[in-house]
Parts: sequence; C-alpha cells; structure tokens
Amino acid sequence: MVEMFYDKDADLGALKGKTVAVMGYGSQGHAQAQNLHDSGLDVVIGLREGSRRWAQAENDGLKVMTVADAAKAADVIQILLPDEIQSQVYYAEIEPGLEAGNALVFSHGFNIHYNQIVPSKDVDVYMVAPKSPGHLVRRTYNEGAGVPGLIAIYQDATGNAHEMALAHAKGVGCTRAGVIETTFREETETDLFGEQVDLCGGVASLIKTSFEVLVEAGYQPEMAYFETLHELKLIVDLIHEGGLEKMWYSVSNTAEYGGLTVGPQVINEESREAMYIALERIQNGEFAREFVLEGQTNHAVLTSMERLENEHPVEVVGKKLRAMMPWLNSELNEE
Ligand SMILES: NC(=O)C1=CN([C@@H]2O[C@H](COP(=O)(O)OP(=O)(O)OC[C@H]3O[C@@H](n4cnc5c(N)ncnc54)[C@H](OP(=O)(O)O)[C@@H]3O)[C@@H](O)[C@H]2O)C=CC1
Ligand SMILES: CC(=O)[C@](C)(O)C(=O)O
Ligand SMILES: [Mg+2]
Ligand SMILES: [Mg+2]
Repeated sequence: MVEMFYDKDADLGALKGKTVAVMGYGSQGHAQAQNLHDSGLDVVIGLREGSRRWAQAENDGLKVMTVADAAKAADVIQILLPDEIQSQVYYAEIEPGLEAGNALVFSHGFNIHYNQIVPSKDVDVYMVAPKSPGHLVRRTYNEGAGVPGLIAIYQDATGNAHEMALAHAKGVGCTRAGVIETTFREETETDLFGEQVDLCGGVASLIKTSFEVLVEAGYQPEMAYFETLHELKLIVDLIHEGGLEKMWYSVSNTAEYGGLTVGPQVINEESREAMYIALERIQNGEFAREFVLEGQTNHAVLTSMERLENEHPVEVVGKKLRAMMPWLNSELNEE
C-alpha cells in the first residue's frame, strides 16, 4: 500500500520565514498562490509587464512584481507558467535571481523530466502537483476541503526538500485530501497520458463523436447535447463519489446492461492500441519535442485546433442552452 501524507504529517513551519514566489497567475497560479497566502505563508506573484492578471492578483490581495524581481526576492520559486515557455523564462529571468539554498517548485514535471530546465546542483527542486484543475484547487480549499496531490523530490541540496514539499502541499490544501510521493518521471508520464487519452482528449472525442452520430441520424442537436455532454457531469459525479459501483447502482438496469455490453465495443482493442502508442510517444520524448516546438511557433497548431473546437456544433448549441442556465457559472473567469 502506498504511503499517504495528510495534514498531520506536514508542518507549515518548514516554509515560515521564507518568501514564496509564484510565477504565473493562471489556472494553477491563481489558486495555489491564494491558498498558500490564506495558509499564512509569505507569497509574492511574478508576472510579465502588461499581464492582464497583474491587477487581478493585486485585487486578490497579493503583492505582484516582475518575474525577475520576484526570483531575486524569493527563497522558494514556484513556476506555474505554461510548460512550453517555462524554459525560456527560467533561463532569461529566473535563473539569474537564484541563490544557493533556494528551492525551485513545479506542479508538473515536464521541464525537468525532458531536460528543458537543468537547475544548478545547489538548489532544492521539488514538485507539488494537485490532481485537479486549478479552479477546483481554489474552490475546494475555500470550502474547507482539498484535492489530492503528488509530491516529488528531484534535488535536495539543503536536506529540507521533503519537509518543504509537504509544507507546500499543506499550504495548497492537498494534505487535506491525501498526498502521494512519486518521481518527476512518474508524474510527468502518467499526467500526460491521463490528460491525452482519458480526462481531456478521450472525453472530448467521446462527446463530439457521440453527438455527431446522433445529429447525423437526424436527432435534434439540443437533445444530442443534453444526452452526450450535459448529463455526463451527473454520471461522473456518481463515479467520483462512489466509483463505477455507485454509478451502475444509480442508473437503470437498462443503462447498466447496455453500458456493460456496448461500452467495450466503443472503447475497444483499437482504442487500447492507440493508448499504448500515446504512452510510447510520451515515454520516448516524441510528444515533448512536438509540444516544445509548438510553443516555439507561437502555438500555430493549438490556435487552429482551438478555433475548430469552438466552431464544433456541440459548442454552438451548448453555448445557447447554457445561457438559459445562469447557475452553471459558464464564464471563463478566474474564481
Ligand atoms: N491547468 C491545470 O489545472 C494544471 C496545470 N498544471 C501545471 O501548472 C503549470 C501552469 O499551468 P496553468 O496554470 O494551466 O497555466 P496557465 O496557462 O493557466 O497560466 C499561465 C500563467 O503564466 C503567465 N505567463 C504566460 N507567459 C508568460 C511569460 N512569458 N512570462 C511571465 N508570465 C507568463 C500567464 O499570464 P499572462 O499571459 O497574463 O501574462 C498566466 O498567468 C504547468 O506546469 C501545468 O502543467 C498542473 C496541474 C493542473
Ligand atoms: C488538470 C490537470 O490535471 C491536467 C489535465 O493534467 C492539466 O491541466 O495539465
Ligand atoms: Mg493532471
Ligand atoms: Mg497536466
């Protein structure tokens, strides 16, 4: 059984008296920085001049400065910038401000594991990776709960990296739910795999394909939207609460029989083979190289795919239907 760490195992004192700079104020940055601040830690935000999030972070009661100034001022530097640009910002603006004994912190192992950032040996390097989108890292913390997380130690120059990582995970709220210790390699490879074949990529393709099949068969797009997208949260909530068992218990016998017999024909051996290929590309660095190059071309492919995704009929009909449900909090706002 893997060792789990909870609040009782972590001491915020390991970070007391240290300035924690959170570079970036996006999905993870805005959440983790506020949680760390609310946990009583000394937090500053590092952003670029002109960032649209600069005023937001100040409105949230946080001190904001440039990345370079924050790196100079901090003892602990957490890099919550987009993975594909961390390396260029690190070497240009963060590394010059690093001192022996500082700590570098990541929430995804991509840049360390794929050799995009190679820190000097005289700093600690650890990871605190919430297993959750950033906005729910903040929402659950405010509710007095938390999301599970991972910690990993890559370099322990001071001998304090492990207790600092646990303190950091506690400050973010992850030790409320449970923290597992892993490695940068394991977190990177499993996280990339999960987001590509299941959580994000797999689910989005499942939704769009099932929607398209219904609409092509002549059913109303609104009906197809409710059936293939809107209700999915309700089903997944049951799985989240009580595993597949609770979902199968709650749905009808009709759905349970149909789901158990037809599901494996949809996500089938061909799907499994595609998953093996995705994992192989993650493990051998092909995906990493492709994504770093994507960042260096100012996201040419990602920008085009986002445009096509927004034009998909399921998104068009969905925006119309969600506008009639104001409680859904549909805006793309930071909480
Ligand atoms: N999103 C998630 O839920 C999760 C993310 N992670 C990891 O967290 C890290 C951050 O990801 P995420 O929060 O999604 O990132 P976002 O894209 O949401 O936010 C990026 C932040 O970086 C800032 N930024 C972008 N470019 C620069 C630059 N050149 N100089 C300074 N600041 C810049 C942006 O501000 P602006 O553009 O306004 O200047 C923004 O504040 C990644 O390593 C990711 O893998 C891990 C778990 C989950
Ligand atoms: C939210 C999360 O854990 C992801 C999918 O890995 C990510 O946003 O990178
Ligand atoms: Mg993830
Ligand atoms: Mg990820």
